Amino acid sequence: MTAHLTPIRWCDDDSLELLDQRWLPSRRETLRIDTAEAAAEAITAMVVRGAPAIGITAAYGVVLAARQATGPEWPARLDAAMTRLGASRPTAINLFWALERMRAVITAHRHADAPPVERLLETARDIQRQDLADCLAMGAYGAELLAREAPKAVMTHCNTGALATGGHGTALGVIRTAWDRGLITHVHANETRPWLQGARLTAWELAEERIPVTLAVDSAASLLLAQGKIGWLIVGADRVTANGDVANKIGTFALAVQARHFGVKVMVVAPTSTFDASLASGDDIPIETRESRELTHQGERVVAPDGIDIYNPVFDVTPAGLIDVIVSEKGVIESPDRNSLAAWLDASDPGGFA
Ligand SMILES: CSC[C@H]1O[C@H](OP(=O)(O)O)[C@H](O)[C@@H]1O
Repeated sequence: MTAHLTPIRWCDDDSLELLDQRWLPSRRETLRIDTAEAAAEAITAMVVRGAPAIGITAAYGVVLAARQATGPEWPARLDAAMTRLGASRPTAINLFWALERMRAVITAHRHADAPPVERLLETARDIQRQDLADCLAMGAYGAELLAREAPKAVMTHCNTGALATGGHGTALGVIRTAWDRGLITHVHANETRPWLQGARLTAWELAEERIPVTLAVDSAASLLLAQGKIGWLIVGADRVTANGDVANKIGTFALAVQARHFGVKVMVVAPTSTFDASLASGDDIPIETRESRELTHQGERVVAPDGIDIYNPVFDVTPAGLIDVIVSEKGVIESPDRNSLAAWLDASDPGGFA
């Protein structure tokens, strides 16, 4: 059962163990780290990835820094660690949301002789536990939408499962819950080039649980959507802006255009820790580009000419008008381009909508 698998485990020796997702599905290897620097490097290298999982890892990274910060300079050392963690990847707002949660604890204890290590650890654990609870709640909300129609196949993109969260998953969490309730018949997973989160991670999570899944190349998605057998495109998010625009894995925008063209509904599933009220629209979301080698090589095999110009953005932005519903742990918002997301969130939500 991978639903409650989590790629992140705080160990009794005060180190952090990460399931190294670079080697799945062929090898299940873990990486044990004990510094904030190593946590930042693991996020950048995609040892751990997925918006919520990135936030959880960064939170524990602050705890690792706190355990080693001594003397009156400890606040400055933790500030430096949070700056380093915040520079690990730019698009998923969950990273910055989690760091703000940790910063609030540090600020409250700033005049103490030593960092509040136990409070920081409890906050990181709470972020991890709460994400699992959020994913289970979103699974139920999303499944209720699917229950309104006869069971059909669904399509998903990238990996939004237990490997990307505190467990169960966001979009894949809706798919898991819907499958358990007999509300979907099949899952179509796009391989999601170039990092292959769909092929290597989503197909693996679903196959492990014997949820019927068919893997296809990304460019087969339009043919599948045209065939009328898919009821919903269900995806995650890395950042949702005030007007409902959504940053997600590269290819999501094209899939949403195709889905709208073929009458397939689009569901975005994201906890409110993925919402960024500070940005008016998706135009302002920083889009990560990654190294050329992700396109020019498949392992050690060279698949493109040496020295060729490479464009490798790993996210794109889907306008709110192409999204039928956004599902968060606080409920479902229909037609996000016309209905303000602000109504969902109370002012107590740091980084959320005030
Ligand atoms: C619930 S994961 C959200 C999001 O994160 C993934 O990106 P990456 O694998 O590069 O971290 C993908 O965009 C998922 O939809």
